[in-house]
Formats: sequence, C-alpha cells, structure tokens
Amino acid sequence: MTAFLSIRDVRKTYVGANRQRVVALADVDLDVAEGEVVALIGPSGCGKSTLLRMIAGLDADFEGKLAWTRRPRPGKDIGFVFQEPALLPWRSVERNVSLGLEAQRDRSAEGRTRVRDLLDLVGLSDFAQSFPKELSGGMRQRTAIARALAYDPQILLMDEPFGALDAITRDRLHDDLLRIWEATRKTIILVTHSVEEATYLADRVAVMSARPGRIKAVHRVPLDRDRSPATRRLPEFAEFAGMLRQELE
Ligand SMILES: Nc1ncnc2c1ncn2[C@@H]1O[C@H](COP(=O)(O)OP(=O)(O)OP(=O)(O)O)[C@@H](O)[C@H]1O
Repeated sequence: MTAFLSIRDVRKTYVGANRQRVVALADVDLDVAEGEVVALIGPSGCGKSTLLRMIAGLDADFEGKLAWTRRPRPGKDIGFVFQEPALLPWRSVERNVSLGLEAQRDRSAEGRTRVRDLLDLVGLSDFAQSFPKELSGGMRQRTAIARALAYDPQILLMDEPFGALDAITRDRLHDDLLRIWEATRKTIILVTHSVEEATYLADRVAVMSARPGRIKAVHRVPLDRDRSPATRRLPEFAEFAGMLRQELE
C-alpha cells in the first residue's frame, strides 16, 4: 500500500486556561492510502476531532509528523464536513456549494459545471435555488458534502457528519456517500461513534483508545467494496461490528 498520508508519532497536548495540561493524543501512527475510506472510532474525548483538525491543517501545534505524497494546500485541497452543516442561510443551495470556489476566485465555466454536477450527484438539482431553511436535515448535510467537494479536494475529512440525523435519513446518506465515493474515488477519513456506520462505509477502521488517544488497532473490513442495504444483513457485517463494539468496551 502506498501511503497517501502517513501519520507518525503524533502527540498533542492542550494547555487549558488554568495551565492544566491535557494530553489528547499520544504516539498516533496511521497510514492512509489514496482512494481509501478510513473510519476513526473511539470513546468520547479520545482525540478524534483533534486528529482530524491536524490533518486538515487547522492545528499545526503538535509533535510528530504528517507526511503526504502530495502536500495539500491549506483551504484548497482538503474538504471538511462537520456534524452541523453550517450553511449560510441567506445563500441558495447552489450558492452555498459554490462558496469554496468563490473563495478561490474560481469563476470558470468548469467551476459552475462542477457545482451543477455535484448537485446532481447529491440529488439536489431540483433544490438548487432553495434556501437552507427550506431543506430537511439530510438535504442540508448533502449540501455541505457537495460544498466540500466543489473545489475537488484531494481528501475529504468528515467529523461525525451523520451524527445529528435520524436513523432512516442516516442510512440514506450512507448510500449517498457510497455513490459519491464510487463517482469520485476520494480519499475519505470519517470520524464516527457508530460501529455500524464504520463497518458499512469504510475499507479500514482505526480504533482509538481513551485519552490520551492512541490507535489501538486497525482492521480491514471483511466485506466487498460494493455495499448495499443488503450488506447490513450479512452475518460478516454483524460479526465485524460486534467485534468493534467489544474493542471499544
Ligand atoms: N481547545 C482545547 N483546549 C483544551 N482541551 C481541549 C481542546 N480541544 C479538545 N480538548 C481536549 O482534548 C481531548 C480530545 O478532544 P476531541 O474533541 O479531539 O475528542 P473526540 O474524540 O473528538 O471527542 P467526541 O467523540 O466527544 O467528539 C478532550 O479531553 C478535550 O477535552
């Protein structure tokens, strides 16, 4: 496996307002291959979001090393999707999606075509002119995913992107994400609390230990890459998700 991103001996210490030191991450090692979907799971507070922010280049204050085959340009080559879609309420869906392009002063015809293709990909073509308040939670999150993909990032970082959605919408968005991955083959790092979500979406699952967060184990998901709702009913699915759950106990 050629590592697209190698995380080596990463350690992060926060110093709180009262000068109390919190070691959030210790000796984190992880390799991510190009085009791979890696899920990060672990108990609350184990440093998953911290690690994602470092990879995104939003936090450079840490020890250790992040090595890329092609170093992403901050704010340009990394797409970030958060739990809350954080759309601009006064902009239409289309203009929320094109936000990243505008920030890069990309007003090209290709840019505009890409926005339209992305709206199509996430099933929102008919809602391009709608405003966020007119959308369901799932549609808002689809808009956020399209926005993160608009400037064609090298990697998509997702921090509990489906955590605030109801179970049925979440399952639907899982299938949307699989379709998006099929179409774009983006490298994706996904933080989740759900062992089922990790099993359904990922090629590999990195399990983190409680604070200070370490990578306790990395498991390859023993399922075909082609996933569909029927995958969830396979005995291997339940077995793998059960094993992850046990590892988190
Ligand atoms: N800005 C900060 N200042 C001080 N401590 C922080 C800061 N951000 C995070 N921490 C601490 O670092 C640890 C890791 O936090 P982080 O949010 O990365 O965990 P997480 O695994 O994403 O948690 P959750 O699953 O609950 O979202 C926690 O103990 C948290 O209190």
